[in-house]
Amino acid sequence: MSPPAIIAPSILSADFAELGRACSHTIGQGADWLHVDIMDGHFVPNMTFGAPVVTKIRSHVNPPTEAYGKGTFDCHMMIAEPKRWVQDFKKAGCDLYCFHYEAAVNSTAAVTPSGTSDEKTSPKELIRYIHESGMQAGIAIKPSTSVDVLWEILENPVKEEVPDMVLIMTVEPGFGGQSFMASELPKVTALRKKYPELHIEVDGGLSEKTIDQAADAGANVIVAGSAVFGAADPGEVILKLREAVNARRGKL
Ligand SMILES: O=C(CO)[C@H](O)[C@H](O)COP(=O)(O)O
Ligand SMILES: [Fe+2]
Repeated sequence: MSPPAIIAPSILSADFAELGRACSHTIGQGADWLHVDIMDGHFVPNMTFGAPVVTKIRSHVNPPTEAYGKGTFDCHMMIAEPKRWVQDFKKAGCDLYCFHYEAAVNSTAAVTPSGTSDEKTSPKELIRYIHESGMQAGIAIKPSTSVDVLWEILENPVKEEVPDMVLIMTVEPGFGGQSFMASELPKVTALRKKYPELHIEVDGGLSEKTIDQAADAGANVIVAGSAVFGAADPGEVILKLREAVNARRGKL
């Protein structure tokens, strides 16, 4: 049976001037995790915030008491240099560090303002490094990336180098409020067929209108930004998303 539903509101759609309170409020309304979108203006054409802000919001939300527990900070790293920020985000209170496959394989060792550079790292080395730093590791793919790049990574017999979660983007990364791309769901179906117990996250355009398709495909970690933060009753939306996923467990 696939793992139970995990609802992870994307705080990209929260009021940034009230971020700490918005985060604790959302957890109080029934969210399991918080999905924290980190954008650097290079990997994606938009910027959000970095580790100092994550440190601040962590002080408003109790850390999880177990792996994947309530209050998990699921940091979606839409950044060109994923290895460089691992230690900073661990210190800031990130629990699950989810990097993009495309960034890891294309990391260009760019010179940074501090003069350091990101080493070119294979996805499996980066996963090991994230685990050694004490976080869960996730790997994300954009719509233009084939799911086939993931098989070798998931089939690795070395446990420390295998991701705890795969994130299938159902929009082009960079902005909230975009339309759901159902064309990405065959990736989820293929992953669920081979890995019944894997955490499979979908991100982008999820709402009460699109959740049934994502749940049928086998996604269990549901990111929803505008659908939750734009709702009159966010708690009700969280509940409906969770029920839709859990109703399909065991039928997949
Ligand atoms: O990673 C993201 C964008 O790159 C966001 O997590 C995602 O778009 C969530 O927002 P919404 O639910 O409004 O689509
Ligand atoms: Fe995201």
